[in-house]
Amino acid sequence: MENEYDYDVLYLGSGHGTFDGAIPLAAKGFKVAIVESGLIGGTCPNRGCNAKITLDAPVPLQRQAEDLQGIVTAPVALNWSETVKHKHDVIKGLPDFIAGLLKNNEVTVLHGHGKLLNQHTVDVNGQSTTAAKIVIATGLRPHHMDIPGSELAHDSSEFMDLKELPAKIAIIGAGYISLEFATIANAFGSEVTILMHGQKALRKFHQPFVEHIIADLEKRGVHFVRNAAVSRLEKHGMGTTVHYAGNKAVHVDWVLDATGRIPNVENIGLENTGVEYDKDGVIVNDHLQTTIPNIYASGDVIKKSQPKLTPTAIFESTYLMHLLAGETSAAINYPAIPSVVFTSPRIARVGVPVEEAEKSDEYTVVKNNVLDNWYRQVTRETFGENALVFDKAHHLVGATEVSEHAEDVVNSLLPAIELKLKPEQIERIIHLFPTISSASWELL
Ligand SMILES: Cc1cc2nc3c(=O)[nH]c(=O)nc-3n(C[C@H](O)[C@H](O)[C@H](O)COP(=O)(O)OP(=O)(O)OC[C@H]3O[C@@H](n4cnc5c(N)ncnc54)[C@H](O)[C@@H]3O)c2cc1C
Ligand SMILES: NC(=O)c1ccc[n+]([C@@H]2O[C@H](COP(=O)([O-])OP(=O)(O)OC[C@H]3O[C@@H](n4cnc5c(N)ncnc54)[C@H](O)[C@@H]3O)[C@@H](O)[C@H]2O)c1
Repeated sequence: MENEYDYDVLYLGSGHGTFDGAIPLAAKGFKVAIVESGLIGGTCPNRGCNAKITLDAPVPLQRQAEDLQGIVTAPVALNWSETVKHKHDVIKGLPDFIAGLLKNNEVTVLHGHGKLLNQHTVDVNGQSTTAAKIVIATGLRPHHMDIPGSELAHDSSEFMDLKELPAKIAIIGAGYISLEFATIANAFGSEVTILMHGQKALRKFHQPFVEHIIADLEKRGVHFVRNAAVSRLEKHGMGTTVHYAGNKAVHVDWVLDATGRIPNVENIGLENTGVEYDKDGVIVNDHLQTTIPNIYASGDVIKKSQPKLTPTAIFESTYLMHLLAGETSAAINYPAIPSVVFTSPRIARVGVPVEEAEKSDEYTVVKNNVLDNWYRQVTRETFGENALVFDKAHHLVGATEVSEHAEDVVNSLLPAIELKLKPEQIERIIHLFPTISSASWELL
């Protein structure tokens, strides 16, 4: 690459949108720098996926013990403060671990807030650094509601660091974070009220399955309020009053604002370069190139239709590694990207949505009650449905499931979708038995 600059490639941000690609790029001999204003590794390891799944881990155990009541003595008691400590123990080493990988591959890490001064220069703590190519990978931050008293609400990071679980929690919004954290808080004994913007939760998921999750959480004591336009928050003793739907109100100890996440596009100097962006993120072409040719974007900060998830960010940073190393000039070609909501039961999906398939002559939708499979009786699963979408040639093109094993089922079906396996190829795949994978492939 050009050598008139300090670095060949400089990344703004150190999350999965960066390090999965930056490390192999540096290993190929490119001079790489990363600017990071917070913890190395970004959201996923420190305050996202890894942190969340550790807090969630005891919940499916509790559910399984319920299902196996009599064989196992239920209820299984969950201890919040021990779980938060355990979460801290298992994630605290991740920034140093990732920093070690960066160091071993001679990636320079510049700690501080990075701001573009022009298309090749970034300011970090008053020092200018130049690079031939720049990758914007600054991620998302929590959206804060613009209503009186909104400063009384908290975000997902604060939830995951709570030393004690509040007795009553209100959650505003009904997306991923709302339903996952409601599941956790409810299992650990909190009384949870979810204030929904409209009628629907998890809009991108198959609604009958979402309604099952809602009904199950309601049975467990979670209150769902639909069309609850939240108008203001007010201090009330040690807690907070949430005013909604005109003259209604709920008094709680703690409020979680789970109304979405917005891209970090402000105050990073995009206006000094002409890189175009809007409220959904940085605008890129099919090579992840911004409107300025030597500046690229990766991960959640991109405006895109693909789900803003870690596997997407990893795929993009890996693609950019090949592109910037000159190993490809092809456009990015996203595979089928799965997504899962870690409620209990889980809801997972990939590929052509059921609603779209049902409206088209191109597809056949096959619905299954997964409890018909013998293996689900072993742990006495009480509920599970899936819907598989096939094209005219009987290739699997979509799948969604609600069950305790939904994420494993969807994971196991991915090769059939991505590689467009034909029935005779599917026959050649032998799975370990008895397992969820073998149970789910029986349905193809
Ligand atoms: C609570 C929660 C749970 C989640 N759970 C899952 C899950 O289970 N599965 C899943 O796939 N995804 C999950 N996600 C989403 C996942 O975390 C993101 O998709 C992923 O982290 C995106 O990576 P990224 O590199 O694009 O951004 P990030 O990881 O957010 O990294 C961006 C980095 O840029 C830094 N930065 C920003 N501006 C600057 C600047 N000007 N200068 C220097 N540094 C800067 C930030 O400090 C940050 O470290 C979850 C997210 C949250 C919030
Ligand atoms: N399991 C996972 O993979 C996982 C888990 C957590 C987060 N994430 C990622 O983080 C992102 C952010 O999650 P999230 O749950 O914050 O966002 P989201 O977009 O999933 O949900 C936001 C919710 O807030 C509601 N809302 C918006 N404005 C509102 C308002 N003014 N009043 C009331 N409700 C309002 C929306 O209708 C929606 O229900 C996700 O899209 C996903 O990319 C992924």
